[in-house]
Amino acid sequence: MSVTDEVTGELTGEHLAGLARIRAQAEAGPGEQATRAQHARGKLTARERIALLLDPGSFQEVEQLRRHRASGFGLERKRPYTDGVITGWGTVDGRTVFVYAHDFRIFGGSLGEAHAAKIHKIMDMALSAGAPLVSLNDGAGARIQEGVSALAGYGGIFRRNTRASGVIPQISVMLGPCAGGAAYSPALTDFVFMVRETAQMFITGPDVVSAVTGAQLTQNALGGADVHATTSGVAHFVYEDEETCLAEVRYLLSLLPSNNRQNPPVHPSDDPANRLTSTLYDLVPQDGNQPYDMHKVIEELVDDGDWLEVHERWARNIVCGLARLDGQVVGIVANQPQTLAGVLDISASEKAGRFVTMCDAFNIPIVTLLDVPGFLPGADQEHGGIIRHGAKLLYAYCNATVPRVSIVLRKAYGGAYIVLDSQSIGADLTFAWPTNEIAVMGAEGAANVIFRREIAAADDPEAKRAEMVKEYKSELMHPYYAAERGLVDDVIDPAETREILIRSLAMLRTKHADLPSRKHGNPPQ
Ligand SMILES: CCC(=O)SCCNC(=O)CCNC(=O)[C@H](O)C(C)(C)COP(=O)(O)OP(=O)(O)OC[C@H]1O[C@@H](n2cnc3c(N)ncnc32)[C@H](O)[C@@H]1OP(=O)(O)O
Repeated sequence: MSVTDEVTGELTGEHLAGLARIRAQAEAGPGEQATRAQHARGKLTARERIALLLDPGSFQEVEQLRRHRASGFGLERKRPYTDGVITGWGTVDGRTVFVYAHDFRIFGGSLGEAHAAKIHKIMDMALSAGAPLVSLNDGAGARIQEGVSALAGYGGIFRRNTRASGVIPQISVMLGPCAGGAAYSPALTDFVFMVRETAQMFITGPDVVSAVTGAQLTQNALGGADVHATTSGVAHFVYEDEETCLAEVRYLLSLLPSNNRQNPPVHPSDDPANRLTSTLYDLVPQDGNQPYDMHKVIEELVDDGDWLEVHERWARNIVCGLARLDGQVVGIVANQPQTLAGVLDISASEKAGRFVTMCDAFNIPIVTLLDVPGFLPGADQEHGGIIRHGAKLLYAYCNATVPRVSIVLRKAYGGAYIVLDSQSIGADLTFAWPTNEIAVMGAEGAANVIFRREIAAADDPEAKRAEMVKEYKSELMHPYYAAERGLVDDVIDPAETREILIRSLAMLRTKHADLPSRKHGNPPQ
């Protein structure tokens, strides 16, 4: 019996039975054997993934019965329902979320014309409803048999990703080998999650790489989760298995607004707003050269010590994450003194710049914790474009209109001080701990430059150098120099840091700031 036979005539039990048969066929997909093969690869099916992502029973599928109309290469004899992508919406913690999930069992999850049209529709629905879009990616890129139609399909996705950027959160979850367009679209979204071992992203797969360059690489060596989490910076989050990964996607969604016209959800906490953070006295050593773990400082400051670190394993000299202060979501940017002394370099600038832009787009106030010796010197950095990349971070902060509060914990030198949300680039409130040093450079370096002649002419150059360093420190390297000039708003007791942050952000909640009218800026790329 054909589909048409099932649905013509007056509604009878036969019709409903026919519909149920078609639904069952569409939901089963290509069958048990294909499902077993998917599981044998260590992967869940698209429907199993959607069930883990969304609140139970909330998924409403769209275009389940769509099939391709392509021909050639035997396609006309293989026209499965869904065309290899499951699309629809549901809820996460009761809030609407749109989703599409590749079904790798059908044409390797590759994208043809019908498959693309389904994704276009769901993206348009998400944008018009003002709700986040989550893609569960497990697809081989453009469907080779559909040629340019498949390529055009990807063009439509990229255009929609870009149009939706900064309007609704877009989250890409990589759960299988994702090639070509299946890797490009995620790069245009706000966050990329990957599962170790089973997920890969590459523009061209190992076979093409081998044919063109001769290099023999496994899929994971070319574009596995570890590569993208540590080296390329493409992946923001990596998890061991799909269950944990999808649970963390739900956590991220709980920290984001549904769209750029809303604020992130508030989750009141029992952690007192005026809790003293006295452990910071011991966590942060007085000696500016002593390393410590900035993660511990963040955990001490935020509600219940809970936060979600973004790009945890890439550019570890800077830490970015989302947390709550008195129930309100904040984005935190902080130097990490235990990695490269917390210096700013190319990767750190790119990482923090993108994070600041994301926070600004989604109405997330930014807290910056500074302990920075400066920019990393060296030919590698200069030739790699540190000027251009550092400018991305500067541009992101200068452009951000959300509430911005910065605190200098220990030291902040030179251009890195300016870039990391100094008052002069628009921080709303800036504070400093009593022990800190804000200056053009460290005292030793400064003395060597400005007292070079005196040191060289002295009978005991080392003693003279020590004397000059001491003089420079006592004249300039204390927070009161900046406070007297109004360049920090106050010098604060570290134990009061949480309370002051919460008071400041509460005051800034009604902040309104506009940028000059323009089509868009021309940010450094
Ligand atoms: C926007 C421009 C673009 O997207 S260009 C990118 C075009 N895509 C590619 O070059 C990727 C080609 N495919 C691959 O490299 C591999 O299939 C990858 C994705 C690495 C997966 O490998 P593996 O896990 O071993 O699976 P497999 O090769 O057995 O494939 C499973 C079934 O899917 C099919 N498949 C794969 N790729 C495509 C494709 N692009 N178009 C159409 N079908 C594709 C395979 O033929 C295979 O099918 P079957 O199960 O044997 O019927």
